[in-house]
Amino acid sequence: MKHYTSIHDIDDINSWIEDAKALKKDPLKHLELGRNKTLGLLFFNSSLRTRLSTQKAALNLGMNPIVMNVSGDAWGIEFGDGTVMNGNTAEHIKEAAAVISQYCDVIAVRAFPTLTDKAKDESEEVLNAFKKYASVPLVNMESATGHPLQALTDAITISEYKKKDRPKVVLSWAPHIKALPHAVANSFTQAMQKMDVDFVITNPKGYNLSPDIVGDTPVIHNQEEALKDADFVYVKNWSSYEDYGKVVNTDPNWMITKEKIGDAKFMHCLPVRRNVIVEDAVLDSDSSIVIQQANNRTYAAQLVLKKILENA
Ligand SMILES: NCCC[C@H](NC(=O)CCC(=O)O)C(=O)O
Ligand SMILES: NC(=O)OP(=O)(O)O
Repeated sequence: MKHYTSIHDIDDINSWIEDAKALKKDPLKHLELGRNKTLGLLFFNSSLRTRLSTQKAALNLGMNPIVMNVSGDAWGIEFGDGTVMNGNTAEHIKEAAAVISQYCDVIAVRAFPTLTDKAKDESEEVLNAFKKYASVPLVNMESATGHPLQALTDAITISEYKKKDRPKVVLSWAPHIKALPHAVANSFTQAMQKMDVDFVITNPKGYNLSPDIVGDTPVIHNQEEALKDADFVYVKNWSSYEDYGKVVNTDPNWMITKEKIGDAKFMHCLPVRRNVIVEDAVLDSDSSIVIQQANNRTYAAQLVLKKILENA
């Protein structure tokens, strides 16, 4: 594997899950693999888990991570081809990516969508520009349309906590005051479609994810019906895809409560807004596995970096 930019870069999800569990048992086993290799982490947006767990993963492989907050700290980067750069951007991605490639053996990028320009977001302008102009492997740390490190984490976590061969997994939309990206929900959906699970999505009308992502997965607009007999409830807000980037529903009845969760496990990528997305009683109970889920971010990232280093 050269790059890890989408969940489709996983050839066999079950073998990846087993490999990640092995790394979790013995995280320092491959400390020599990354010796004298540099991982550059570039953040266009905020992060807690991705920023720390990906550095931790690199350190576990003996790599040297270097981090930059691109927005704010670096020169404004121009992505347009042939642009007359007499505006706010001082440096073109062609130079920026080529220069960073000389300092780093692997580059990891976080770049959220605009949520105003669907075509631009779906073209993955920032991620694909790094892929095109960098000369080293690229890792997606959440792009406009996908968060494959999170989805691999989620697959590992479900595998660890499942009590039956084919658990029922529900992806439930939840309310939020802001317009949020589709990336987490998209990649989670794609990961569940690759796993042996009974997977359904529940969201209000007007909130269906891209048909290209949903495919044959059932979408149920009645949350109560969808949650019936669930083993895992994966909760996430996303803005409307149809009315692109808009908040068209803030109905608090979509919040996950103790009553709704029943015997299921509660999952969320974090950060999560308490008593908006999910009530305290769920997060503060044994139903919630969000902390254990976040721990698996390290081993998902470590597996991805290991595969890239082995291929280099
Ligand atoms: N990386 C995990 C989620 C990141 C982002 N959440 C957020 O922006 C939450 C912001 C807030 O709650 O104000 C998202 O939904 O894609
Ligand atoms: N889940 C996740 O990606 O968290 P951060 O945004 O804090 O990195």
